[in-house]
Amino acid sequence: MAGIERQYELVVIGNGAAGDNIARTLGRQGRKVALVEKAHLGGECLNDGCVPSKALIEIAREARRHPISWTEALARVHAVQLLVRGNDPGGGFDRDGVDLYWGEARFLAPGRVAVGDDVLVAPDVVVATGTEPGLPPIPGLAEARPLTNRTIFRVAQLPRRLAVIGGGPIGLELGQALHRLGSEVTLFEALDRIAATEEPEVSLELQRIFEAEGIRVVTGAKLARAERLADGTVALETADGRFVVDDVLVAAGRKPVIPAGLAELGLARDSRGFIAIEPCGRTSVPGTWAAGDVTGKFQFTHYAAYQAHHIAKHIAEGVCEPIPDAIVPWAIFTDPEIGHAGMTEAQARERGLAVATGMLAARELDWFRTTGQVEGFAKVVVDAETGALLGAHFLCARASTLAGEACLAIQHGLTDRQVAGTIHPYPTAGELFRWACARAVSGRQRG
Ligand SMILES: Cc1cc2nc3c(=O)[nH]c(=O)nc-3n(C[C@H](O)[C@H](O)[C@H](O)COP(=O)(O)OP(=O)(O)OC[C@H]3O[C@@H](n4cnc5c(N)ncnc54)[C@H](O)[C@@H]3O)c2cc1C
Ligand SMILES: NC(=O)c1ccc[n+]([C@@H]2O[C@H](COP(=O)([O-])OP(=O)(O)OC[C@H]3O[C@@H](n4cnc5c(N)ncnc54)[C@H](O)[C@@H]3O)[C@@H](O)[C@H]2O)c1
Repeated sequence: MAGIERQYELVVIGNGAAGDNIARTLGRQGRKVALVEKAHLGGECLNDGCVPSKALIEIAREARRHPISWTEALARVHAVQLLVRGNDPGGGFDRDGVDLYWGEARFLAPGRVAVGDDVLVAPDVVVATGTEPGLPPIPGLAEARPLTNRTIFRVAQLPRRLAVIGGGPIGLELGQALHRLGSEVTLFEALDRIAATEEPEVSLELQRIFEAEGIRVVTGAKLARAERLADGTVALETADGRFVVDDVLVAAGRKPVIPAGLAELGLARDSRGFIAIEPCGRTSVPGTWAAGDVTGKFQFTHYAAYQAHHIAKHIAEGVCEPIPDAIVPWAIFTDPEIGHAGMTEAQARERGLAVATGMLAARELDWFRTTGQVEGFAKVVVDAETGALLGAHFLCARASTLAGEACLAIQHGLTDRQVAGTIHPYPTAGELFRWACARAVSGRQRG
């Protein structure tokens, strides 16, 4: 059907961290901008990701001191989402000069996007459509209707016995939180360690902590088959035997969401199916950019926003410059947390660098002792000759905040000696970074 044609300077598809940033930036500059969203404002992070998961983690921490029912936990999670969402159902887009269209965008041609009966026409279109949970190819798994991050915050009952497939950020964060709220959790990770993006010491210590808490961790897991049985339970066949659980939560990676019609326009994709972009953010389709998780780079809200900030600038100025390289830190909000900035020791060695490290246990410092959060450690990775910081890795309370400080130091070329010589307030978690750097300095002096 021929739709009503509407002319814009920019059309943005998707209102996650990436699309929101680009649409508002250009709208506030007075450009004529349309934003299309098919499901909800705020994307995965606000609706099914960061916000509900971090709220649940806090509630689960509290549940260790006094029991909290699943119903109460969910009500509190949803209240937090409301608070973060704010009370403007239109997301304040009119104030930012952005026309919001509800519906699923599909491409008719480069620069022509249909949504319902409308056809939006613009010289620049940004695809910021994010990802959805991927299902690993385990026979019977899809038919067993497993839970994902899209459904777990809505189930009426907490599964008594829960299998979590995947020992990455989602499986670790939700697995521990759901265990603390009362599920008997078995976590299956296909690789030989959980948190495989981290230092091996972090993976091993976190597994020890999980197991001490009562979470069963199966690494090197080979899930051969899943079946939802007549009584509603799920049977999982593995190399280690058969597990029967009440439900399964899949947290085994994401797959990109590509708008209809775009593949037919010759969209280039990478080997995993994510949209391939030039260093400036442009796709292979004329006038079409892509930003955020759908580009398959770092799948974090803060990275989506960083990428979006630069792409908005490129569109505004009509340029195609590389998005500057930056250290991308991250945190995994287990208890204790994981904080990650820069290279791991193995990555630094793979680059042929001469590497020294400094390690310090949290229990050696007063802030961790006085707050009773003595588990974990910091490990810094430095250039053996110059002491330049290459990476910093934390498994401890406040690791998420420590990763930010470490990122600042690495990005701006500081050395272990400079960090060690910087006064930090006493007693704080921040001292862990300082004194781990001091350990690296003395290690290098000893040779
Ligand atoms: C459980 C979980 C916990 C997480 N925790 C963290 C965390 O603590 N910290 C962190 O940094 N990151 C976290 N993340 C990752 C974070 O959510 C993503 O990196 C972020 O949401 C990416 O933003 P985006 O804009 O690229 O895409 P998304 O947030 O996925 O937004 C894409 C939007 O596009 C819309 N859309 C898709 N197709 C169309 C179409 N054809 N037409 C119209 N609209 C469309 C979707 O409805 C969606 O609203 C978490 C993710 C999950 C799943
Ligand atoms: N704190 C945070 O910032 C945060 C929290 C949650 C999610 N996220 C983002 O969301 C993305 C997706 O998270 P995720 O945890 O789903 O994915 P992931 O890809 O990071 O981890 C998935 C894990 O599942 C394992 N796996 C895959 N197939 C398996 C199988 N058949 N059996 C057992 N294990 C299997 C993989 O080996 C991997 O360790 C992350 O990469 C991250 O960027 C971030």
